Amino acid sequence: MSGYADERTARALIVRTARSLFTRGLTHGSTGNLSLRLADGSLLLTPTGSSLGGVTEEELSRTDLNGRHLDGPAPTKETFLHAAFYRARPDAHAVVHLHSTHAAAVSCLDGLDPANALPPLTAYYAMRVGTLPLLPYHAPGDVALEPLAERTARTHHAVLLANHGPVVAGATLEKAADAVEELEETAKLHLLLRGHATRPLTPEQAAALAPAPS
Ligand SMILES: O=C(O)[C@@H](O)C(=O)COP(=O)(O)O
Ligand SMILES: [Zn+2]
Repeated sequence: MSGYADERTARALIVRTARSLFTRGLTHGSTGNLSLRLADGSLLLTPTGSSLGGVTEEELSRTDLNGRHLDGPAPTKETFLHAAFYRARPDAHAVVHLHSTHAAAVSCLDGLDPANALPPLTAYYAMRVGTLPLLPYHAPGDVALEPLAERTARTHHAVLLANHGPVVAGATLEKAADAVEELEETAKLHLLLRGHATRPLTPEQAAALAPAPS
């Protein structure tokens, strides 16, 4: 697949996925943003300031691969991050950013390993997410994060923004949403298990399940 060929279907998919994530409490208020890569190489993104629970097909924004606004309302302030993932990962056709509660909580913990913010507690997490680099705190929309985000996205499809939340790319929007939900559930497990002796998968067990490049 070289991108979503039918723009109407792509718009409907963004709206359906955004509503599903919002109504199930995976992001709140006007937090979070979603995008798809269209077959012509342009990006379709949720607009800035919108609620994922209420955004409509007509309200989506379009930019080029460098985040330059093409049409529709002003795109999410994280357009530069979405675009960085698409440039770094030619096989990625969707990007999801959420403020899911447990992943956001983990992103605020002191002493996280910047190379991997969450242990591989379960096989499903190892399959869907793998390793999770922590990108250092920047204010939302701060394009100073762009070069590091693009470099990191070349080798990882999921990152955690410090004191913020996850950003996950996938070959399809369904895959990106599935992975970010798994990340959220594993963050919840991680917090539930704090103070308990825990045995994550071994590095060998996790490596055997690592996601294929997307
Ligand atoms: O945390 C933020 O402010 C943004 O990362 C966000 O989640 C929502 O911003 P917009 O997509 O620009 O509404
Ligand atoms: Zn955010």
